[in-house]
Amino acid sequence: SSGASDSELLLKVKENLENNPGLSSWNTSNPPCTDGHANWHGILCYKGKVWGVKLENMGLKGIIDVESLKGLPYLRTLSFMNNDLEGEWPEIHHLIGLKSLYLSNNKFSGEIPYQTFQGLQWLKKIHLSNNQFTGEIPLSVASMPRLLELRLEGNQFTGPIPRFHRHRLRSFSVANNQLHGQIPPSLSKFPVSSFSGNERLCGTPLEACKAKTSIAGIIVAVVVVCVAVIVIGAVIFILHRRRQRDAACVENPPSDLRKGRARDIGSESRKSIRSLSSNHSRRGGEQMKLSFLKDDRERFDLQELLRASAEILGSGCFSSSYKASLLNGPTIVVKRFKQMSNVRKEEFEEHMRRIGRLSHPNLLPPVAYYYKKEEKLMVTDYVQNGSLAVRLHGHQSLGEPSLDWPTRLKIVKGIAKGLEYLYKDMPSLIAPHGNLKSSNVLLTESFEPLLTDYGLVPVINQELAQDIMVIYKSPEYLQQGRITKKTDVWCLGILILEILTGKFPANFLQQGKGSEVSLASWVHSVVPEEWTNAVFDQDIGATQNCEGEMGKLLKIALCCCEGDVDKRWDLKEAVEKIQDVKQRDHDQENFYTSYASEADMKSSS
Ligand SMILES: Nc1ncnc2c1ncn2[C@@H]1O[C@H](COP(=O)(O)OP(=O)(O)OP(=O)(O)O)[C@@H](O)[C@H]1O
Repeated sequence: SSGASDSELLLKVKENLENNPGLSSWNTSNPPCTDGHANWHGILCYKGKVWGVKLENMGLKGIIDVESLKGLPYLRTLSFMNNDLEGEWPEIHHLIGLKSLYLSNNKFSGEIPYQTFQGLQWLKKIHLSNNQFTGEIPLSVASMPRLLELRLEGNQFTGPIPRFHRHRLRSFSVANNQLHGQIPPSLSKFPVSSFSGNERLCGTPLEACKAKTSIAGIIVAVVVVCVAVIVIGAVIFILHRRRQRDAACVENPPSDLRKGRARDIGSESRKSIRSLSSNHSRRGGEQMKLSFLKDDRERFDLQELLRASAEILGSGCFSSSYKASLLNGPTIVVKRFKQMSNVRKEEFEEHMRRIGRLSHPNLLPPVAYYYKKEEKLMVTDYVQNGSLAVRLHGHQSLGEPSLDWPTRLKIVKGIAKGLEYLYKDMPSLIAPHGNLKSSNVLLTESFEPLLTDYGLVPVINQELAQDIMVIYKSPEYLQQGRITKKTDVWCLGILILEILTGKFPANFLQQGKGSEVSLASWVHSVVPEEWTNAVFDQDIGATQNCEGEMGKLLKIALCCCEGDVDKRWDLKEAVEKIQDVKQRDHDQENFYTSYASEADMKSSS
């Protein structure tokens, strides 16, 4: 069944290759693979699946159609060695399962984007020799956990050789390029021939680097030190200012988690509710009407709400939430927004109506709202199992069992569906959610997730929004001061990492010394072999060989957290990938273990 679509994809690949008479066997009369046997030239099959495309020495021209290759889920090895392919670096980073890549002896040119290898955790062999690549050696190649072979000789690479930390390279060459600087000590065990032909490269195994101490050098050094001192001073000043500003509203684990869930009305909440009521009881009854958003709801007024027994659920930077049980009525939650003093009545109402019209099994819609210049409230139904944040981080103090893997996966899938719906129904918003985090995901009795606090970016006070909402913690905002349609995808990625690791993302932002420090960069720093022991939340409990699927979801999350927005998946792609993750499927389980190693054995033989 997958044969049909594999053929279609490969025929597209063929279409993009010129001078391809050698590919006459690529046609629709046979599928590319029948069991372990290949019907098409240059296709490597395993159990009926295409795991390799090996088109060498064929005089091929044209381009590699990565977009189509991306559709082959079992593709592990790609070779186009010894052809006449030209043009820019193919967008290999889409082929996340790739284990070996052979493009040597072609005419590829231009720079290789520095992050191109970042998500390619399984790559063991990269052969790019004898092309016309320019620019620096992409930095991401130096942090690939499994890399064994890297052949870059015979190009026009410039700049220094990146530092490889804890590498396992057994074959390495950068000979005959235009590299300069010192050879990193971790590579000095390779022979002279790995480095020769770069005039300005020095250090073992080549000649030692000369220390240049001319007067000009000293002057330059003094200037550099002065500039550094000024820059460091400025950075300390900015950080200090930022810390002062953040202190006003630090993102913390939800307050209900820190205190344990309040069962009774605390003094804080009593005071707040009383202030709420005194603010309003002065006014005529008519003004105290709640505006209901749906016709099918039983009405109640603010007075009734204020008389009900209430308990504070939690209080964040953005709102405080109270649970109230109406006499003979439903249990509801009143959310009191703190940072909306600038929004005008018509705007607020229009916006509430817009949000109120949305309806999806994974959204918690507002039931009613209340607008006064100095007070904005939103009423929703109370959701039985509380927030995901509490379930993930506070289950022990609540004496509740932790979430197992199937439940976590179900929650992730539900969140993705809710977000997809928001994107379809609020296309005019840049960030249709804007504040996606675990305390804004509530859980029903059957652990179906419900998103809340969505679509509020336009009505919140803009000067404070950047301290409060999750989109403004994204790399694109911190580095370039912008948010995009993909910013919610970054939030989704961080949320999935939180669900898989059990770690609270804000802790990383606070510890980090720069904008790049996040839960994602922490996960990136751990090699995949260690994921089971060091990354996945140990509270998930027995995983019954689901690590394969868990790893897959973790990689999806890392792709969502891609720092370069242009390369980050859009929401549609992220959702598709998430829905593809299977609940315990044996084929998938072995995907990266026995199957992949068998495939690799074949490729190395
Ligand atoms: N409808 C609801 N049903 C059950 N619990 C809720 C509901 N709405 C909110 N909560 C709980 O109330 C807590 C406080 O929510 P609230 O939205 O006021 O603040 P927050 O999400 O922690 O932070 P922020 O103010 O940044 O949104 C949440 O952690 C959640 O546990």
